[in-house]
Amino acid sequence: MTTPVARRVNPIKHIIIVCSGKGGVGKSSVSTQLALSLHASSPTAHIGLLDVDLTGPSLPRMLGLDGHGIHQSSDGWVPVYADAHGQGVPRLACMSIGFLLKNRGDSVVWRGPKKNAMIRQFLSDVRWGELDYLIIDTPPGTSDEHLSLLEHLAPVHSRLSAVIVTTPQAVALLDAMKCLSFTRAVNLPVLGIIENMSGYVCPCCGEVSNVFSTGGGEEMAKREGLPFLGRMPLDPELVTLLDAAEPPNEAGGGRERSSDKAFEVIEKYRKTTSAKLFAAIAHKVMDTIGPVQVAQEIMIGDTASAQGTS
Ligand SMILES: Nc1ncnc2c1ncn2[C@@H]1O[C@H](COP(=O)(O)OP(=O)(O)OP(=O)(O)O)[C@@H](O)[C@H]1O
Ligand code: SF4
Repeated sequence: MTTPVARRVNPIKHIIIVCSGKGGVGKSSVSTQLALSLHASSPTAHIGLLDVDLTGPSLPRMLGLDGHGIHQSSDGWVPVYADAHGQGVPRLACMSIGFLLKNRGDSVVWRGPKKNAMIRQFLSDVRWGELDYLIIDTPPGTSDEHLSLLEHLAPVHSRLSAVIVTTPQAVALLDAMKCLSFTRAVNLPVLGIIENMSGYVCPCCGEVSNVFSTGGGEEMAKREGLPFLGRMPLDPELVTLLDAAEPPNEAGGGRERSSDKAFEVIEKYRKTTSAKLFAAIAHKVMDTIGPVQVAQEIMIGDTASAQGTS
């Protein structure tokens, strides 16, 4: 029998779960950049971006989609399109709990079962259509959200894989190892490691300098026999672009639709140093993803050992 989740995700070619062991290492910005880079480098690709960081959704802000709400059609939730105001068919769809909150500053304090129900609803009710890539941004660590995703997706989708984001520092690498051990415990294939905040882009000349330690993510990839997808420096231009949203509406007023802002993010991102560097990562992902298959059955039943890694 085809389940509601299977019906929605079967037309999706590849699902990439972006995770990290530690918070604040740039998982959401990597998810956003992966979506923007695939959108730019593959002009016919349809891309979806799903935010399951339920307690700290940041994709609407990063994509310039703050203020948008969800439209309920007779066939389910219509995602918000970041390129809706461009020419041609929109191909960059986003869904986040942020679109369901009354005000951006509202918080979500839920226990596991409610989070699980929300994730199931995202997977079964969102009208993604035929996507080439669905990129899923997750909370840090290995939490209820990760287990829910795998519980719903693994039985019905065979082209499911993960990307691990870390910074070069030892403490982040230690947590990235825990994240890797989670993926191994549940047999989730890992496409590779991205080392974020590695070096610094000079705001004057765009030169990348290694002012802090670098290379930790690459060493980890080598040691663990995983592809190293690349390193992304700290880029002030990227922060200005992705963190440029207005502060939450404290007055509790209505949700203002932010017109062409998302399209502006897409256009401006293409000109950044980060975009040029991330294009190589996106190509590696596209090259690697072809042969990725789930070698063994993903083991959700073994949640005790999986959770024990977090
Ligand atoms: N390469 C980078 N250059 C400059 N700023 C960056 C870079 N990567 C991330 N940032 C900034 O660092 C902050 C944290 O990044 P982000 O929200 O992507 O991290 P996260 O790992 O998803 O965080 P959380 O643990 O809260 O989910 C954001 O303000 C983001 O814009
Ligand atoms: S990278 Fe170049 S422009 Fe930037 S601070 Fe150094 S010397 Fe100056």
